[in-house]
Amino acid sequence: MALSLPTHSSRSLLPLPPSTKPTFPTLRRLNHRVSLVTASTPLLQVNDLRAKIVESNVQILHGVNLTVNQGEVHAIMGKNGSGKSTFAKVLVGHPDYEVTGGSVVFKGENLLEMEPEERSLSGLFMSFQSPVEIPGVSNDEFLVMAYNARRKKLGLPELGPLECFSYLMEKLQLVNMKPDFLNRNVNEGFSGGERKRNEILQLAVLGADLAILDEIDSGLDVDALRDVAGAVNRILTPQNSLMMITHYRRILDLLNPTHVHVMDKGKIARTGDISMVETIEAEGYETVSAST
Ligand SMILES: Nc1ncnc2c1ncn2[C@@H]1O[C@H](COP(=O)(O)OP(=O)(O)OP(=O)(O)O)[C@@H](O)[C@H]1O
Repeated sequence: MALSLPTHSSRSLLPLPPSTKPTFPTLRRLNHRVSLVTASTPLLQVNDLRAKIVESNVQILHGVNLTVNQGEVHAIMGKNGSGKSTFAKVLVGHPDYEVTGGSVVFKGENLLEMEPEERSLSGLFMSFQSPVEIPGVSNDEFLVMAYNARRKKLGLPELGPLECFSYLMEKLQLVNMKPDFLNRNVNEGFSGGERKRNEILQLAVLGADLAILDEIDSGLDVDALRDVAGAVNRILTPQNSLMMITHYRRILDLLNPTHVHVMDKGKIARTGDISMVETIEAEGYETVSAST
């Protein structure tokens, strides 16, 4: 296999000793050392978040409240057009939206004051509903650049080509992907399912304190869904958290959410546990949203 890993001004090309091997939990521990979050403070605290579409001035989020603690798995469900993806995109700083009110604190810091890149480097990851192609940039180049940027933010030396190779191979195995994915341009020519799997590879490589997965289950066949859910479960630790947007129960059964929220008209209308999904499936969203 020919990996086209970029060259780096890395301080060392030798493999790191086992104690400093760049695993996801190592990143997390260091990340926590530089953040203000403690086990008793929420990882993410959203209060009365309001946002509009920049181009049209149409208000989409009408006061979202949500608290995510370390180790929790939150599912966000809701009717089409209720604002789920907008909420996720506002959290990562998508330029299509402008925050018009409320606050978001992530790891003890004001998330809304951070540039999108800073949000990502500080441990917020989002997989988009329709992952984009990046023509001319190979997957391995992209992953290595992004991973080294995160290491730099954490005060760690960049990884050289050999270290990157073994790190990426380890993560490929974790998500059950073939190595030739690395040499292809990011998402170019990927099937819908391959794109989703590639998003999980990015998550595995970069790590995150909070991963937001927007309909990661859509378009996956049953085996791919099980694979992707298995990979997400292997990535999750008691310290990191997941927020997933979905319409379907099958991924919830595989990822066991601690909280299920129903979004309606740009607000969280109801919060419960997995048992609420049965009501939603039997009676639709009207009953659940109306009984708040
Ligand atoms: N960039 C945008 N330009 C125009 N309209 C937008 C934009 N972003 C969101 N909207 C509109 O805001 C509303 C909420 O959209 P959003 O994608 O957040 O809904 P959703 O709950 O994720 O829906 P679905 O379940 O169908 O994915 C929709 O009416 C959508 O058309």
